[in-house]
Amino acid sequence: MIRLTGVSRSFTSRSGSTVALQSVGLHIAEGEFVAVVGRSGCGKSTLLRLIAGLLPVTEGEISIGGERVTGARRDVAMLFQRPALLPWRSVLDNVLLPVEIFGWNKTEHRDRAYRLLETAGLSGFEKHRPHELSGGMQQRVSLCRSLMGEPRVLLMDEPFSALDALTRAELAVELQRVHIENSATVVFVTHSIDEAVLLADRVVVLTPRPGRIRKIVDIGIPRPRTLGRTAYLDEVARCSADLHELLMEQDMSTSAETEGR
Ligand SMILES: Nc1ncnc2c1ncn2[C@@H]1O[C@H](COP(=O)(O)OP(=O)(O)OP(=O)(O)O)[C@@H](O)[C@H]1O
Repeated sequence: MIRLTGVSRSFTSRSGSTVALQSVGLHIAEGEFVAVVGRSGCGKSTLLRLIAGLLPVTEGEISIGGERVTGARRDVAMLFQRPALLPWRSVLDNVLLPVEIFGWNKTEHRDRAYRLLETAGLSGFEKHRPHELSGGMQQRVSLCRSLMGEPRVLLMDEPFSALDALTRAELAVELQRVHIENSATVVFVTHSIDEAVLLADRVVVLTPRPGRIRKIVDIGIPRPRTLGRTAYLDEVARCSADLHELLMEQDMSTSAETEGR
């Protein structure tokens, strides 16, 4: 579904050149949920922006469904850390925004918008303005908007990081349901190892500067998964511990390198 072959991306500015990602090769199957973790600045957001076609690769190639990515696509939706809703529009009109932008059939999509808002637990809030909603509710509106076009690929850049722990856990459970119902392929960037273990089929661990794939960890825990007490508490703890160790190892080698300079 999504294939990255030898992908590198550098940034050049007056202060010099930064290799954000180097020789990244990755294949993500249709319907798969992949989380990307790594230290701050290791290239996670860059990776998502490259897949979204918002940024060109410096080297290598990215394809989605066999087609080379050369720019933004209608079947790929991206969700950012902040909800980015238009404050003067109602919740419903925010969700319907892509319908206007892309000139889709309004009647058909209006029903879909109502259904999505209902699934997200937002029935009764359709006429509200964004500021009348909590941060978690706003992010759910944003999720509904990104699902309007029934994307085949959903790219999420730390979408829950501005929220409190309980709302985060609640939205993560909801996202699993949306993922199963829509069978979209999801790439999810997070700083939270627990969130990655809760949501992902596989977790990609990136090394810092330059960002390379350190390891890909399979999470074989049956779904739906929840945080807290579950029948798979041991597996969840083991996967989280493995990932923690991998990230700590990275830190140790990075500081050793720095000290050696
Ligand atoms: N537009 C840009 N211009 C110059 N350098 C950039 C640009 N975007 C990213 N970088 C650099 O590329 C590297 C990777 O950045 P990126 O934002 O992808 O990291 P990240 O893993 O998402 O970080 P964080 O976890 O802190 O959000 C960093 O060193 C950053 O300084």
